[in-house]
Amino acid sequence: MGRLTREAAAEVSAPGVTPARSHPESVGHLHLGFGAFHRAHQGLYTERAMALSGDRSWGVLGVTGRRPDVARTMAEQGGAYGVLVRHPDGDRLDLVDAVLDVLAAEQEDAIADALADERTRVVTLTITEQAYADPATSIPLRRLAAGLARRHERSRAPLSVISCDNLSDNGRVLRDAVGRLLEPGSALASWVADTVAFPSSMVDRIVPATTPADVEAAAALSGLVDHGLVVAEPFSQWVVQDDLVAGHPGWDRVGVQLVPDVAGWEQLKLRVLNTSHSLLAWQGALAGHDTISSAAADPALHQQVVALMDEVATVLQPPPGADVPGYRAEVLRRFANPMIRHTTAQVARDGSRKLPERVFGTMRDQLAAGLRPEWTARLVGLWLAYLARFRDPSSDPLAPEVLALLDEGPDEVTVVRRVCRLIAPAAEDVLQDEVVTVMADALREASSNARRATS
Ligand SMILES: NC(=O)c1ccc[n+]([C@@H]2O[C@H](COP(=O)([O-])OP(=O)(O)OC[C@H]3O[C@@H](n4cnc5c(N)ncnc54)[C@H](O)[C@@H]3O)[C@@H](O)[C@H]2O)c1
Ligand SMILES: O=P(O)(O)OC[C@@H](O)[C@@H](O)[C@H](O)[C@H](O)CO
Repeated sequence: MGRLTREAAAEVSAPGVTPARSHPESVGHLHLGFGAFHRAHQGLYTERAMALSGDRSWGVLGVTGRRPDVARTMAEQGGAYGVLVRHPDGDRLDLVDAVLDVLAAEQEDAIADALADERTRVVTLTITEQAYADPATSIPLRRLAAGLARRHERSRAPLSVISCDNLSDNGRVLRDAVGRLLEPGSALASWVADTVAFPSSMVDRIVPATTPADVEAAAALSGLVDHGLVVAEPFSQWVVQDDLVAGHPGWDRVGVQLVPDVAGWEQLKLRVLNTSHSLLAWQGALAGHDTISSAAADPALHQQVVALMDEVATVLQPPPGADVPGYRAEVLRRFANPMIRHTTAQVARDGSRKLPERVFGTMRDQLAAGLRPEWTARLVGLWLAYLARFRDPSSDPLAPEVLALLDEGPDEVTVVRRVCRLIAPAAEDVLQDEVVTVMADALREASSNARRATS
């Protein structure tokens, strides 16, 4: 069987396969963090927008951070790849030729040149939440700042830089992080403040890691082997703050929502979908479920997710006109899609970065409304029970420190308080005695359930 190439991606004619149709001529869209999610989401929107408009000046230049092998694989395929869309009733394959090249992070000079090129008009990022925590040590953010400096020297052309990571207010977070890498008061810092836009964006599509079985399933449809393949659920949503100062590929014509304010969309998604996903991942793994769909089919876990969603909904500020009950029902259907093998271990990662962002805000709002956090507080205990059970140092950037606190004891209440101060130093107001007690009870209960399940 042959390998997927640019030419083959455009020519394939097979049931269930959409051939590549964008055929770009030059780069207009640069992406930092060329992982699976970008390819299944922003990459596909740009492919469709170029195919629809016929404007071939929006080709994608990817930059991969920790995976130079991805750059090599993409080069072997001329940038072409497929998105295997797993519907409950069968697979479809969308082929993409929007990507003109993929650089590895070491190619600093080429990355800065591409960011300085005035034909590059939008930059998107999927660099994971933790890459924003300390800009001074974040390679993608340093590459971005170096590229902006070169653009300032060369053309000073406007640019939109869009975070597509699951962070609330991600545009402001990114702008502030980049600002910390520039000399305060310098001409460069003023130019960035005045000319570079950092729109916030809410992204949503479940994209699990690709497996060899997925590559075989895609090959069965197209007749071609694709080592750049990514897998996705049918659902996809991208809501972008309408502040794209240097144009865009026509994303609004292919389903991207350009809105004045993304905050309500971000809150709806992070608080309803991502917290429920974390609950299914931590509880699911503790109960022996390998995948989210298997955890979602467990009646006890289903009930817990519904209870968490009920609680979150009491203090939610959704976007105007949002159908929250419909959204919740759809999220539950998406989690249950048996064709998506999203492992609980993948979704369980990085709890110390997710909880402060996604859960402490809800608890604060609950307390302000006179409501007692129950499942939101329990999530903290579940994460700790997960860490204590699997003891995987790679599952969280703070795993070593948190595991040391768990080992030190002397009791769950003390541990929970110390861990919360470590992961969310500004959340002391949330750590009221009754809330900490709920967290500690959940840790104790989940740990003893896990011990029983494995003995
Ligand atoms: N996978 C999903 O379902 C999904 C859905 C919505 C949003 N997202 C967002 O996209 C992000 C990436 O998800 P993914 O599935 O593509 O993961 P991935 O592991 O496939 O890709 C992550 C990319 O970021 C780069 N990167 C991360 N940290 C870096 C660092 N410190 N330095 C340099 N490069 C770094 C990696 O090299 C890689 O290219 C998530 O963290 C999340 O914020 C993912
Ligand atoms: O990507 P993370 O690590 O922030 O969270 C894991 C999943 O919950 C997440 O990737 C969802 O699949 C995604 O946010 C759905 O749009």
